[in-house]
Amino acid sequence: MAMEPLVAPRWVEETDSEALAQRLAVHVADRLREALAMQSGVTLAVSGGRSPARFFEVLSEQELDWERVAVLPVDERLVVPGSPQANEALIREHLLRNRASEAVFVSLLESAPGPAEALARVHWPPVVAVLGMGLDGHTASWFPGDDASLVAMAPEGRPGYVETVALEAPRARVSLNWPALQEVGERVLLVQGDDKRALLKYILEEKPDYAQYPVARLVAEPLTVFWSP
Ligand SMILES: O=C(O)[C@H](O)[C@@H](O)[C@H](O)[C@H](O)COP(=O)(O)O
Repeated sequence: MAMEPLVAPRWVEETDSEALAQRLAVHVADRLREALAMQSGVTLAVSGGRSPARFFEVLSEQELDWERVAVLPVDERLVVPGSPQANEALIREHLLRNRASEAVFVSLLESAPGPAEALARVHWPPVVAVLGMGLDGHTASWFPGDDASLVAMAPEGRPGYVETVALEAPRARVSLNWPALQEVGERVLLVQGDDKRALLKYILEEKPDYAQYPVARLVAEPLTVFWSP
């Protein structure tokens, strides 16, 4: 598979994870506020994982018109609604609190709207999408060695969610596809630790195929990386 040339990401660095969470929360709140000044409602797309919990908490305290903000999962584990394994559980616990308890959450697990209807229920495209990355190079719920993830990462296709298969349980996932993420105002990758920085450096320098390292899909396009040790 041919790779496009890589563009260098915008790199934002802090000395520790708390400072990084604060900096990203202010950045995202600013972007949402700017968009709210021009449109009646805005959408924020967020992934799961361990990294965003503190960022979510700081963001939840930011002063903005949360009633006009929709929060949409970038990806979800297909588990029963209410399961603690869901990304939704993390978002509800850490983000939909404090001031952000006024935000509208769009669940991909409940029958409505669900993945098929979700995009039509929000102001599309999202202003920002905050994504994470695993040390195997996965991002969103795009996984190396998974054919469904290849479909999700393909440049053609309608923006929407695609069911993918993770390497670890819970294996059934759903993820925004690349045509959807490409429409997002700003793609942010939140990463911590020297091992993840080394992986990003490898991807920037060696330009591996995104089938092998799905995050290469994001790195090849405008991207803001928020990193701390
Ligand atoms: O559902 C998920 O787990 C994610 O959306 C996934 O893509 C995550 O962002 C990375 O695995 C990073 O996770 P950590 O922050 O836990 O390293």
